[in-house]
Amino acid sequence: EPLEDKQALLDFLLRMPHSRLLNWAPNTQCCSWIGITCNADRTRVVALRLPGVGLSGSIPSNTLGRLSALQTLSLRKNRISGPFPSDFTKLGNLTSLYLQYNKLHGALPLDLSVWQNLVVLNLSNNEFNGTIPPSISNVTHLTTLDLSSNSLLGQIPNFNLPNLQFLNLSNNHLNGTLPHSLLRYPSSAFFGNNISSEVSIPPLPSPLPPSSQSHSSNRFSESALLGIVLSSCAIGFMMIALLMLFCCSNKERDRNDGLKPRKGKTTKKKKRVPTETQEERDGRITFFEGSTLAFDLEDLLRASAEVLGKGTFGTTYKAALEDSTTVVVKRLKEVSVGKRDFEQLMEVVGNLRHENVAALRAYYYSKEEKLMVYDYFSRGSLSTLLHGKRGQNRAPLDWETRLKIVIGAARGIAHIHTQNGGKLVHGNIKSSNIFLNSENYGCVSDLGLATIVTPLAPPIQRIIGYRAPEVSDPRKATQACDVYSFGVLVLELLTGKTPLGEGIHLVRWVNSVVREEWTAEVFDVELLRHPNIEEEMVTMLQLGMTCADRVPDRRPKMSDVVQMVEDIRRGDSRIGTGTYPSSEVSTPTLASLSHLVEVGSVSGTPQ
Ligand SMILES: Nc1ncnc2c1ncn2[C@@H]1O[C@H](COP(=O)(O)OP(=O)(O)OP(=O)(O)O)[C@@H](O)[C@H]1O
Repeated sequence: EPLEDKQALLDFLLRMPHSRLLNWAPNTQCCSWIGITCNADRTRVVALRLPGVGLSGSIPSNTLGRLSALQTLSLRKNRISGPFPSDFTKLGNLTSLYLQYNKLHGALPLDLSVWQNLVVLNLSNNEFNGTIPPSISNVTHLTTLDLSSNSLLGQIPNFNLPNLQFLNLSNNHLNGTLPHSLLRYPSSAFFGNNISSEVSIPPLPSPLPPSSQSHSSNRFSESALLGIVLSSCAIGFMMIALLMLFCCSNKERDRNDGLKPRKGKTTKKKKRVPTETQEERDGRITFFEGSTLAFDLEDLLRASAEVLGKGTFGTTYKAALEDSTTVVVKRLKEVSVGKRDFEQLMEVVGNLRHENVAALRAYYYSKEEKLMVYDYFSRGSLSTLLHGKRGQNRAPLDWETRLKIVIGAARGIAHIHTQNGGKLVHGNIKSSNIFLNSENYGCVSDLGLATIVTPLAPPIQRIIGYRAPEVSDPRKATQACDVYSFGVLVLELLTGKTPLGEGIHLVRWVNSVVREEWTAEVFDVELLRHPNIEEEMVTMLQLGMTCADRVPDRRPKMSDVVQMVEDIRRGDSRIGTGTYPSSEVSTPTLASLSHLVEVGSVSGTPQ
């Protein structure tokens, strides 16, 4: 690992107060620290991104300036104060510098040409004063320059940056006339300054050949009249255009402020309050320990997103962040509890760490938005793996894989049931909420939401599929309900049938097939290809049916279920020997299952 860079980072953090807990421990690899990206051979740190982590005070000298290979530096939305860190001018490889929304003041560095590779420079929403250094014209690769909402003074230098696509100098104290080279940018880029609107209009071409102009006369010649009419039209058009741009810029500002409640419409520059406001606190994402992600709401909102699906509680997106990490963002609707209860649940869920439970990395709560952020599982959910298009794109799930999924899911749910004083309920166990962890064991996601979110009017199948028959209000689901849903999941894995469709009630269907002694017909044809797994499959079927018992008290506890599935794995099929009321069989066979239904230990009656 890059030891010198690591030391520079540690020196920086040691002297820089911050509010978010960062995992920068000296005895760990710095390339896996929050906000750090190394190059491919892990010899240098190339990106440092710590937006919105509550950094305060000035950047200590001789720290970040030592990261000479740094290409991206993003410290936006902190409370960094002091003058522009002169060390940053040593970072000659920088391509992107984001320092917006801090409290930096004083002059901008005089010689900006040190950043020959800089593509993005965003210093907006600070307290910089002084003039815009003319050396900006040497930063020829710039595509984005945002110096808006500072206190910059003087005339805008006449810079002509060929690649510059986005320019924002609005809300400063700039004055003078707009240089010619900048006429191509919209007027919103200069709004809120004292820049003369007298843009120099290029001279109109003479409507007549020069010879006729020499004719002096007391009255207006035809050509002079034509000239006056054309010039008036041009000025008229220009004024209308300026007016429209002015309106657009206001609209744009309204849109940009959209997520923050506006406190009255004003065209005056908003002065930043020195202490942290409620608005700033509201705008912050809460990260949980162990998360190596570093982003803020702005990042999330501008990340390119793809809808993964609309679920019971809202819409789920896959979002690609600036640093090329991919996260999953769940946008909740209709949260039926207040901020405090919501945060309390997030704390329980976010601090739960188990290899079979998908980690909640971060959440965001405001009046308008409630977001939850998870890692992205690129292989998709169990639902996709099992029911995705059967054909060339879908590899059949063999018995080994299915067994590991059941074991993982059982362990995950059992662990959830030990949390919050043994009271935590998942509330929404189903195959679209089960993923595969790095070891290919099942990993449970989406826990706890059922208890705080009012479901979006769900299609009827969603209700009947996994939900225990005793549940009428999902917010009152119990751990026994999770056991029932787990049972349905097991039956789904064995049959390859989705409990949500095909016009069948999976539990009833399995019971009826078993009762009719057609048990072999129950199993997914993909499984029947594998030799010597019949006994394990039958034991598993028995387990699924026991968990999906109509009577809650007859369902086993999740900790017992773990024991049973692990026994199946070990080839030790002892279902029925536990303390829960189940079957009397010790070596299950297909025929023995029908006996099970007949003696009534598993409900074969409609539920
Ligand atoms: N972390 C993730 N990684 C990859 N895909 C995900 C992730 N979380 C959810 N998905 C997928 O996104 C889709 C929508 O998920 P969402 O949880 O919103 O709805 P659902 O699982 O269909 O229903 P419910 O809201 O009842 O859980 C589902 O196909 C789900 O499998």
